[in-house]
Amino acid sequence: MPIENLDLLPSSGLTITSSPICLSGGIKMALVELLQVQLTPAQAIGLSFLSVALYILSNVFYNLFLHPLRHFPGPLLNRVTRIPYSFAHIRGTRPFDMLALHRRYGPVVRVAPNELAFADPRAWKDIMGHRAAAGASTLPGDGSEHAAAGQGKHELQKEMGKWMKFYRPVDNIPIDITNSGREEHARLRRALSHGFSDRCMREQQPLIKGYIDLLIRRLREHGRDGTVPVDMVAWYNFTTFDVIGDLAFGESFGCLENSRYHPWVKAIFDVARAGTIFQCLVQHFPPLMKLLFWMIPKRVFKEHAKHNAMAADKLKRRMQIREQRPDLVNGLLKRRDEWGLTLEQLVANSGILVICGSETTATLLSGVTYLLCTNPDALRKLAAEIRGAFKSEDEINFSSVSTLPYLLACLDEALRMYPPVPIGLPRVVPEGGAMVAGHYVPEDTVVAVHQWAMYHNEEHFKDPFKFQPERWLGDPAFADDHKDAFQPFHLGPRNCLGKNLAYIEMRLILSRILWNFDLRISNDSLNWMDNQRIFNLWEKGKLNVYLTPVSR
Ligand code: HEM
Repeated sequence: MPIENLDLLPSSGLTITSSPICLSGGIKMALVELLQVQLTPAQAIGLSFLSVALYILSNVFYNLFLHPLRHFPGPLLNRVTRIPYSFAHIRGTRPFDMLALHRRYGPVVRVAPNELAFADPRAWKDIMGHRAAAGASTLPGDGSEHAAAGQGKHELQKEMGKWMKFYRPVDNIPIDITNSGREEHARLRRALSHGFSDRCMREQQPLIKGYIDLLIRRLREHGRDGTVPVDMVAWYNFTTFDVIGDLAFGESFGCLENSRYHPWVKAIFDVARAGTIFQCLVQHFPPLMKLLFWMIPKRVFKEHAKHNAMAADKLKRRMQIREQRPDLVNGLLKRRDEWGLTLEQLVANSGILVICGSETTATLLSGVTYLLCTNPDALRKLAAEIRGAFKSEDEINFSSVSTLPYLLACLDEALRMYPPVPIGLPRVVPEGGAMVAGHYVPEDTVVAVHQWAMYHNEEHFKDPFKFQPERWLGDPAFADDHKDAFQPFHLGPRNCLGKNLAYIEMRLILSRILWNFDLRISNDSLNWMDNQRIFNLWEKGKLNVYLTPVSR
């Protein structure tokens, strides 16, 4: 096959000129001369392989020796290609792998050619915060001169944006508060914040209490006086989905009523695992995305459309309600006309409220239940605190549960050991670069703090694998813990909007359960927390617990 010049190379799969290292003119000329010959098919194939190898080698060389992140430590393979990091995500082991990497390479690890992971408490503020000026956490002589040099020219105060290849890997994911750009996010957040205000939450109290009453009734029925174990993961999910469903769509999913998952809820769990694959493919092999879409059976899309239609119907019914309802979408509905919000946008935002506000809270409740059952001293102490604080069950309400210190310490310790958002949520360094935990990081670098890895790091927490609520109660044994490393709800402009609601729900539900029942874990759940995988969400098995009604 005659090859006349290098312009043909891209079409034959060769992309030498687009590689990070452009070939010098001399080499290029030599290659042109070399290629002025008739090639046999075998030679053409050989040449193609050679070109691909050259491309790969040039990338490897660039990533290792010329890339702006070349000075940061990390495993050789991760510094060369994103494949091992993506693979860990698809395998569901990324948070655990991250702990091993931080132990080996220190608080900053280059986990992919263009990505850094931080296990330094200062990184929280620098990455997630209302953008601290470059050098906010800077140490003398640590490279801050890079930032200082750029400070005049660039706007170093800019917030770090979310990395959209992670948050919105495919275009047909609707835009909502979690994946919107800066301006739209600010508008949505302002409108939604109202529903999370103290006043609104007080007004939501009867609605939330109604679902917890139903939960307790159902647990009594299904637990049969402590003779039959019940799967607490499912019951916590039923409760939190029903509560948030009502607050976000105006009606519950009926999970508690029917003692089973609603199909819409089940679909959320089904897509979580697929989500990791999409995220990795779009980050690494965009063409494969098309192939993947093509392989998805038609019925999956039909099912998806059915769920969307059902959510839209729910919301339409909510919109018919004339009187003010103290729920989470009220703020958005009020601004609907002013901002020209479509029904699709409203459904997307209600949907994301359900996802953010249900699985997370249910995960933590499952985690704390397991940790208490496997730490009998802590369970006894907490049960004593709750049962000693009230004369009757009616006294358990929003404000009374907020006065129980051991309850809060148990929840915080569970958030540390079993954070509902265990993975690092990636941000992108803005134009001009930024200082992160004392390091100058160039623009366009992807940066993240991985919660599970941070909280299990001995550098920050003593005995990180032990459940020790006392560490949150001023016990001197834990005086050296770095409490500022602990940010389960993140911080800054995109932190969790539902933090207060989450604490209220978790306190109320756990108090009511321990008021009513003595807990004993079933033998088949003794290792429940071990060997779980994480596909964006924790993939939890059944947590079977015997619930014996407390005799008074
Ligand atoms: C233990 C329970 C919870 C945990 C650990 C948690 C954690 C988080 C985290 C880490 C984020 C930041 C996500 C990001 O950076 O992309 C977040 C965002 C958010 N959470 Fe929660 N969350 C919990 C419960 C709730 C509840 C009950 C709600 C109520 C609906 C809620 C609503 C939201 C919303 C709306 C956002 C997006 C905020 C924004 O982008 O401005 N969360 N949550």
